[in-house]
Amino acid sequence: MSRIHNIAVIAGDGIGPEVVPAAMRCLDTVADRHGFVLRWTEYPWGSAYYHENGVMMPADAIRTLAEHDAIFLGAVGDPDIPDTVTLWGLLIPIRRRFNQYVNLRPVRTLPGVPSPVRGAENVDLVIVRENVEGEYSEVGGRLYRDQPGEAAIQEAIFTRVGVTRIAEYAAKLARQRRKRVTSVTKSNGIVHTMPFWDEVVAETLANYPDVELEKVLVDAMAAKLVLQPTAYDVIVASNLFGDILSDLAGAIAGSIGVAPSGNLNPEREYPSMFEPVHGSAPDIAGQGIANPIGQMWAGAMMLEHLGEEAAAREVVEAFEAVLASGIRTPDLGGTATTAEFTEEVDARLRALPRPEGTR
Ligand SMILES: NC(=O)C1=CN([C@@H]2O[C@H](COP(=O)(O)OP(=O)(O)OC[C@H]3O[C@@H](n4cnc5c(N)ncnc54)[C@H](O)[C@@H]3O)[C@@H](O)[C@H]2O)C=CC1
Ligand SMILES: CC(=O)C(=O)O
Ligand SMILES: [K+]
Ligand SMILES: [Mn+2]
Repeated sequence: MSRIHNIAVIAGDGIGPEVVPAAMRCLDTVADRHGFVLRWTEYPWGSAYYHENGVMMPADAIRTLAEHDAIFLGAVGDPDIPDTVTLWGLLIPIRRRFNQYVNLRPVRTLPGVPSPVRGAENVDLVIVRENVEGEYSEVGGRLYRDQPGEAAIQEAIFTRVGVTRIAEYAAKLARQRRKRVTSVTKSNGIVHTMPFWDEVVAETLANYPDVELEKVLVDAMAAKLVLQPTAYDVIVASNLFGDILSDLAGAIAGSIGVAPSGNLNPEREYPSMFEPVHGSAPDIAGQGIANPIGQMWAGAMMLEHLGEEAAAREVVEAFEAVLASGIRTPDLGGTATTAEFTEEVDARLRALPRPEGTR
């Protein structure tokens, strides 16, 4: 009997339905090679579903998703629907209901991909973004709507539990890497929450004396990441700062189209969700030119999470080999379409010798 992993697929909007099937194809190839089955169940949720049903996903969606071992997401976001509806109707509720409090976002220089930044040849860092609280909060509101005195209030919520567990995750990850954690803060301007973040991070890291902790203000961090991206190992940041810095770091590696992410529930009480860092990219949707690497790499992270490390490694090595051969999508300066790039990756995977112990 083969091992079976039950995966919920939400391709979503824009380029999601272009890059998700591309990644699924390569993941199926490695699954077959390694003698396991990815049992995909595709859910047609997102903006098209919203246009028909007035909701991004049905009321029992969370219960449905809970039955799966993992969730494979493309992106949500539609120029005709407010982002508050699309993101808060699908992406953010999934992250929160499944307590996916870690958003893990590795960034590495890829073979043959020039960085737009000089001296960025050996970038290898991971952003550990807090994913369920912080600045992305429902607490707040609008006053005096459409009146001259109109006002908006938005609260940021930081809890001791929330900051402690993200700092712990970062420290443990750093132990497996270069033993450095950079905590991104803004405690000079944000007077309550960020000093609290600093305190709790420092207290937590005190339990990891072998891990070096550095604290950097987010404005300086934006500049340092551009000037010296190779200096960083594990970067831990709040929801907002981690979101911004991960697009920046992705671009330093060549394109945000290559950046993957895992929305992790480390306790495995609920399914984790894997998606590229990028959004639905409406400016290029429908052209067949989206870079599928972010989605493929997110798929490799999902395989790793499911215990299929050897298969995960093969996916990453395959797209790296294709990049090294000079084939790239337009965001990386190439001319390959999504389909052409995917075909090359899949062909490489098919050409690999059978792993030992499989037929
Ligand atoms: N997790 C998610 O589902 C996310 C959803 N969004 C949503 O996506 C929509 C578009 O957001 P934007 O701010 O434009 O960000 P975006 O990430 O969709 O696109 C930013 C730029 O990067 C390019 N790009 C992104 N992915 C690419 C790929 N795979 N290959 C080549 N080029 C790529 C786009 O063409 C665009 O020029 C919005 O509705 C936003 O709210 C944004 C980020 C994450
Ligand atoms: C929503 C968004 O931009 C992100 O999760 O990265
Ligand atoms: K995404
Ligand atoms: Mn983002």
